[in-house]
Amino acid sequence: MTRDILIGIDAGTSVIKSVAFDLAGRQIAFASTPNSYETIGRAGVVQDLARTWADAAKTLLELAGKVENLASRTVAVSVTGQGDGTWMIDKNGEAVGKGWLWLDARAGKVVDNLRKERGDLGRFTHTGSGLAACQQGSQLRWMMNEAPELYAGATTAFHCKDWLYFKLTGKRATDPSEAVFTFGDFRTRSYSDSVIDFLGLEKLKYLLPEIVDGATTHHKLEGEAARSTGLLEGTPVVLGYVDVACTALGAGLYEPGTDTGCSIIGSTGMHMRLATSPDDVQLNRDLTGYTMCMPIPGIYAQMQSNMAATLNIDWVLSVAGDLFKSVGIEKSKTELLAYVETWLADAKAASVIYHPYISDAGERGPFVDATARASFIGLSSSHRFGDLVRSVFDGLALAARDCYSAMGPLPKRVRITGGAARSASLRKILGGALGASVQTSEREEAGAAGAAMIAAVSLGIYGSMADCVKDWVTPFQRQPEAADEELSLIYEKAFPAYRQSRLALQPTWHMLASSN
Ligand SMILES: Nc1ncnc2c1ncn2[C@@H]1O[C@H](COP(=O)(O)OP(=O)(O)OP(=O)(O)O)[C@@H](O)[C@H]1O
Ligand SMILES: OC[C@@H](O)[C@@H](O)CO
Repeated sequence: MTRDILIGIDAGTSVIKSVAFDLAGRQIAFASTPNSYETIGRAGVVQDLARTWADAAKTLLELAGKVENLASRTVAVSVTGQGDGTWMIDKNGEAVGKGWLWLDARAGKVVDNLRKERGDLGRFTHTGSGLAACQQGSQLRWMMNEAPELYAGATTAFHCKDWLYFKLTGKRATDPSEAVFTFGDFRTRSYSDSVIDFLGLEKLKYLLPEIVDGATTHHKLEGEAARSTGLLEGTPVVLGYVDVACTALGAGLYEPGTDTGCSIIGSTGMHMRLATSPDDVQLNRDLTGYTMCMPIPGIYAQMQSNMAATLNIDWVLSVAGDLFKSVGIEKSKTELLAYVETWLADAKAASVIYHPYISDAGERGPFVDATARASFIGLSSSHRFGDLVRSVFDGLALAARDCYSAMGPLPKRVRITGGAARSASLRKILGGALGASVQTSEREEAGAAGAAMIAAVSLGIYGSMADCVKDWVTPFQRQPEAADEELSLIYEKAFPAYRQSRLALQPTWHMLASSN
């Protein structure tokens, strides 16, 4: 049997999926299952480890039902997943408690305090990444201060994809992107003792697994995992990089020599620029954002993330949904989404300013403030619901501009993915707010594709990532949509008001947080 398939697993926050590709990058089949997680009190967000593995295995089994002879045709499986968070296991490989997600906000205060310390600048110089409550370093520090019993018995702390890699191969490892932006130095691509010391985690260093670079190394699928997934024992398994790095690859961030940004407008907003050497990484004065090693020598993705992106759209839709419900009309989210274009039709651009900080975890980019909250500014009696919806879309686009502005000049072209990239209105508004052309891809599963691309290079199917991109990315790009000049002028004028008001509101958020 010819081996002619690569499988990418993407264990996301909303969906867990397995995708089969042929060796030239065409998607052959797809299997998915919704993800679920639980909240604890106001700030905790956790997920069951065993269930996550069972769900991932189930999608692989389902994939086998869709592709003839999948097991014997599979060259390799590569795994990526939601980033940040803390997923711990004991010496027998059993889960210790539940996995903390990137949405968990319990470490907010710890982060506030660490960010005030002088040493944070040194930490930032190494990691290139701002501290936020999402991250494993902040979360472990919180546990150390507040509830050390949570890691009693733990021998390894993983991120989501590392846990799945462990279940597939038995190997305890993490990848260069997450290891380095949390605990390391982006120049050396390894752990940094001074970063770990600054976080106060010297005593927990034993929890950090070996860094394994999937771009050059793989391990073999174990017998038990083979039985639960239907794949063949010994199949090469590749540890992908964190989901956003894989999505960046699959969506087309890696095109050196062009002025191309990449934005994911999914649950979270991620805005990225390519850095083609360590010296090309632009560290900002607010000590925020991420610097992520890419699976290409010397290459980095710089990112600024606004915590909540489509979650703001969902919120404004839920306001409408609740109103309908109160008069006895049930509307699903999909049904409500279908009204969006109608609501937007009569609304004017930037007539109300909306700050999209709807998450209970506040904001993480381009500024970090766990108390940040959303607001509408400039309402008058003539504004209607459509204006609120429009301002939410405007707010997402201005937040993207805020993020890109913290990483140098705005890019000329932005490649976008994520749920909201499906909206023609959102694309137009975003292009206007960035003064950039917007390009989408026919590829629906950029994250799983990016993971599979790492495997394609790791297993020598391509000599370099640049060659892989020529087959896996370029042919799938749609025509760029040029920025609307009139809109660009409107947003150019509105952006200073957006920024100035979010700066002015900061003391108000703090007051609200302390009185609640
Ligand atoms: N046509 C649309 N217009 C506006 N918003 C949309 C549209 N389609 C999807 N969205 C937004 O995208 C959200 C999620 O879509 P989807 O589940 O495809 O997201 P995703 O980006 O894959 O998610 P995640 O980032 O959580 O992995 C929806 O809840 C909605 O807010
Ligand atoms: O904090 C990391 C997170 O935003 C992504 O990896 C979502 O999946």
